[in-house]
Amino acid sequence: MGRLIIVSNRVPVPEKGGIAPAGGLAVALKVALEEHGGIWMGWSGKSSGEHEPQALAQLRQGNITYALTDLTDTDVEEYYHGFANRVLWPICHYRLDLAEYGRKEMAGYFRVNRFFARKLAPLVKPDDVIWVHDYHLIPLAAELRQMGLKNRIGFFLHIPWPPADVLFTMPVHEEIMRGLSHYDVVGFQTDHDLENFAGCLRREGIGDELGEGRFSAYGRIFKGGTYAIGIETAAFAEFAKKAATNKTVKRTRESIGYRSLIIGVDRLDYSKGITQRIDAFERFILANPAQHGHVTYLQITPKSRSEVPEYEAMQRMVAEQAGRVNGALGAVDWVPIRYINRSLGRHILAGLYRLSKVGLVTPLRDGMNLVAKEYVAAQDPDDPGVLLLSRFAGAARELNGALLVNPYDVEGAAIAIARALSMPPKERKERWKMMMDHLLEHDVTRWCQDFLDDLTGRTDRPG
Ligand SMILES: O=P(O)(O)OC[C@H]1O[C@H](O[C@H]2O[C@H](CO)[C@@H](O)[C@H](O)[C@H]2O)[C@H](O)[C@@H](O)[C@@H]1O
Ligand SMILES: O=c1ccn([C@@H]2O[C@H](COP(=O)(O)OP(=O)(O)O)[C@@H](O)[C@H]2O)c(=O)[nH]1
Repeated sequence: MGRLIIVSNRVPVPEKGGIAPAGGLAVALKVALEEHGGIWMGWSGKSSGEHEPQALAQLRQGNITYALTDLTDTDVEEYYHGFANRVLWPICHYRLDLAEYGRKEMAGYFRVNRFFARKLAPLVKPDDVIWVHDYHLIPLAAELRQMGLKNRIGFFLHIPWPPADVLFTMPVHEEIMRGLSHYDVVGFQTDHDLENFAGCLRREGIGDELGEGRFSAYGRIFKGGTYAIGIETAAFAEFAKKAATNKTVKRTRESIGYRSLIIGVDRLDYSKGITQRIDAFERFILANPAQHGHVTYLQITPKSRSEVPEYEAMQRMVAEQAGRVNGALGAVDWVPIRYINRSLGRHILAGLYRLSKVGLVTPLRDGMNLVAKEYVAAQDPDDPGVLLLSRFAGAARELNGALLVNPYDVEGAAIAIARALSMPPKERKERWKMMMDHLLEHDVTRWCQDFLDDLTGRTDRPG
């Protein structure tokens, strides 16, 4: 294969000194880029006001070029906050009630994709392989094809793909489906997402399944496959072991004392089920008076997409809820919920996961959920904690050793918390080992390789 070109809305630009930002995806894709040489292109995260953005800013690190573009205020509003995060995000997370359709935002989304294509096309050589990531950039391949590019182009969706009845409530679903048909490989996180996608093709006679993971639609043939994203399991387990000496982790351990720690780590997003989770924790404490003063629930929740009204409302709601529960249940020497609104470094997170007897990962819907995988990788093999995992997270298709919960069933989740806290060591170890073995084999490097093998035709993996 020629060079690899990655395109994603956000680009993990290396910090000073060439150090890649922490994060499995950044690490795995950087390794693939280094191997083949290549370009990682995307939005700089900055606005150029109302002026047309200048030429791409290019930063070269070894044989990788990071190419970044600013967007205008209008672009950011219509493409990112508007269509990507107020239409595609809620629809793909089954929240029809939260989708806000505006003609301006839809037009802005397609316009920014055309703009990305115009910026990218001059950099592409005929044998380059292009890998596009996530819902912000679905129409990119169609735009590149329109400009005459014949390269292999793959697409990976990090979030869920909904069933036809949900997708078709979106006015431009036809353009979105047509956009996907211009890729050579369309990758999803789970078999459920792929089934939903096939169902969407069938429903309106848009396309057919040809067998062996191949689909035909809109006069094109492409592969649809599942590629569950992993983490850098072995490295993460190492950070967690070493993190015992980290100052923040040590102070947390001291402040928790004899209490059992329960941890939740999520962007402040309505898809993560944070309010239902706090309800479940409250229900658990009320139903188990012996646990009063003996459990601390640490919820780390960095703010996210705060310019989008639904996210802003959520920030107020969760803060009020945590305050109410602490006020109602706490004692002078016990705060039941420690609610943190800041982002923590992954080394610290790794240490905190390891201190926690229970990892609460209860999204209402999630493409994968890497926190679930990180929690498992961080555990002490001799005394592992228990993962409580929503059946609606992509990770639930793989992590058979977790206690699966329905996050909408608050009482059921409260009972599961009690079960996790009293689980015998033998059962904890068996469950953990099953999950860890899987995560070691299916790590992020394997995910990257599997996708690129299919995209470049190096293997003929069945879908
Ligand atoms: O870029 P933001 O708008 O600040 O949002 C952060 C990222 O959120 C989403 O993450 C998803 O990808 C994870 C890795 O595959 C997956 O585990 C998780 O379930 C998804 O929600 C989004 O898809 C990314 O594009 C965003 O950058
Ligand atoms: O304070 C924080 C909270 C989260 N994360 C990281 O953010 C990612 C969240 O990924 P996930 O798939 O769970 O959810 P997403 O936010 O992508 O929807 C994980 O790697 C976390 O370790 C982090 O570095 N600091």
